[in-house]
Amino acid sequence: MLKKFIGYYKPQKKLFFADMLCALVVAVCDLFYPMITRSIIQDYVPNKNLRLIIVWASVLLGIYLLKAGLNYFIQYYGHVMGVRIQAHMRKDVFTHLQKLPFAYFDENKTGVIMSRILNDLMEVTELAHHGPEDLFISLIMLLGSFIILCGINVPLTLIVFALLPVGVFLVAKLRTRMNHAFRVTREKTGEVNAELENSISGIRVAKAFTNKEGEIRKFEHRNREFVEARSDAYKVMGQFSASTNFFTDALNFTVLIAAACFLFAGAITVGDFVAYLLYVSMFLNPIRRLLAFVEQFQEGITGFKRFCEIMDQPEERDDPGAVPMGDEEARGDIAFEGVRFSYDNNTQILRDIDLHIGSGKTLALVGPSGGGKTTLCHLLPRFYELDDGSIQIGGRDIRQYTRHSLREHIGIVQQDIFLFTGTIRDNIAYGRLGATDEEIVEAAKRANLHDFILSLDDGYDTYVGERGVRLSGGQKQRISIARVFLKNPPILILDEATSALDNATEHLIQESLAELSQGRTTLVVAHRLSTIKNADEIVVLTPEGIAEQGNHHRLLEQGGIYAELYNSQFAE
Ligand SMILES: Nc1ncnc2c1ncn2[C@@H]1O[C@H](COP(=O)(O)OP(=O)(O)OP(=O)(O)O)[C@@H](O)[C@H]1O
Repeated sequence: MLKKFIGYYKPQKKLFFADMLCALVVAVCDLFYPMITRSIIQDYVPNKNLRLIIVWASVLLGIYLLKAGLNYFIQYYGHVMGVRIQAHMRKDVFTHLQKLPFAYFDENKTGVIMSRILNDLMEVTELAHHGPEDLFISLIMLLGSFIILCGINVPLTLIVFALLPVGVFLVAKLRTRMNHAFRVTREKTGEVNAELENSISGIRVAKAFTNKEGEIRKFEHRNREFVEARSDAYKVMGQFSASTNFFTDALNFTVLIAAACFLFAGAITVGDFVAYLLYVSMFLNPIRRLLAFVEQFQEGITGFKRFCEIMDQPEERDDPGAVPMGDEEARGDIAFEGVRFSYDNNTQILRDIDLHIGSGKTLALVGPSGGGKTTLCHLLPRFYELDDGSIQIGGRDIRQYTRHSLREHIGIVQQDIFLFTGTIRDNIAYGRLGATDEEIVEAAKRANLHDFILSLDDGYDTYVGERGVRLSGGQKQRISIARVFLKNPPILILDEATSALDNATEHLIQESLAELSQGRTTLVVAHRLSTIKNADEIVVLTPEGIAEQGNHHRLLEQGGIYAELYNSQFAE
């Protein structure tokens, strides 16, 4: 894991080394002050050497000016380096998310994923920036002080430094507890974010059901859990902070007493005594910094572990030897053979499904809700993997094609229409990025959307609102159909494509879809059976499997489930 973390510094090598160099010079600059003070007290004042006092005071001033410039560099460029590392990690995690299978998003809440990308990475980059610098400055100062103090008096220095292992022991003891506490707070932050995301996305439903109080209660519950988790973490932090502060005070105290004894015994001079106290009070600073680093390390490394958890999720990979699907193959027959599928390796949703859709033909799936129609459609573009059996397109198992090329040849109008925040034009163009305006207009015309768009003040540049809230269900559906017209794939999946349209529009859309389906292999899911009467094959799918299969007339003659469904809808 540490190797992965360090890997993110590579592109920032120059900034990192410049930052470290500045930190080194700052640390060395700090070491000068007690030495200069010592010389002034011990040598220049007793000898009344005003000239050297002025010289060294000027040197000190110069050192401070240099330090100010270097501190500016460390602060500014150090943070720039941190934010670049953060952007790099975000890009990696976002790219990886794009490659994760549907199942990952079924199992993980959006808010939790967002929290990992936003909050956790913030902590990680704080560590990435301050961590090495704090560690470096502190170690240089401790080592420098040790060497200089040994130069003044070795036994006294050894007494002072003998206390350091006590500090290390203290830190080590509280480390595991802090680690655990920070992990819990990260998780709770994710939960609060998830609750927030869920509530705001569903605010219209909450208002419609007058469930404002319920939503507030749910949120408060999560918020309380968050406060409790944070409080636990702060408790450990408080203990950590109090004990480490006590340790530094004790160190100060010991040095004062020990140095005073050495002074009485004549082992050191007054100048040495002052220099000692100054160095010790100065190296308390790196000790504090090191202790703060431990806190920051805990927070940052917990965030990085959570980042790695996402990065370690197996992405959708093509099978070895997978080849791009060609246009000819995409126009071939589709066959489902002995397909079995469950979402959780437990409840079988699809059992031994055998289906054949001739090239350019339309197969319609009907049946009771929850029978697995949508699931079956999702298996064709490999949104989920089969438990058993195979699906072939153009005589080849779909696993032998690259996923990208497979999905490129399939157009889907889904049950849940998702529009991206942006304009109508952007949303239609999503069907084929880079399409020309003429092509977009043509697609809109074929989806019976063009006249409606022109009636809007901003036409194709009309803003659809978040997830398309400013449009009606039918309008959204027609945009999603226009997208598929634009994509123009040889294979179509139409899942309830016409359910949200009024009768007149539905009729027009049916004509457009019929035209689009011409020469394309189409899988349609429809509840309104009037829309699929002309399908080449109709399959009645139930939780027990395929119950009936045939064309409209044959199924009506059979007088089974289909006939019953059709007659009841016809009666309506
Ligand atoms: N992502 C998922 N994770 C787990 N179970 C799921 C998931 N999606 C659907 N299911 C379950 O699979 C079964 C089949 O659902 P599916 O949506 O395929 O049915 P359907 O025939 O299309 O229903 P409808 O006609 O109501 O749209 C249902 O029991 C559903 O609860």
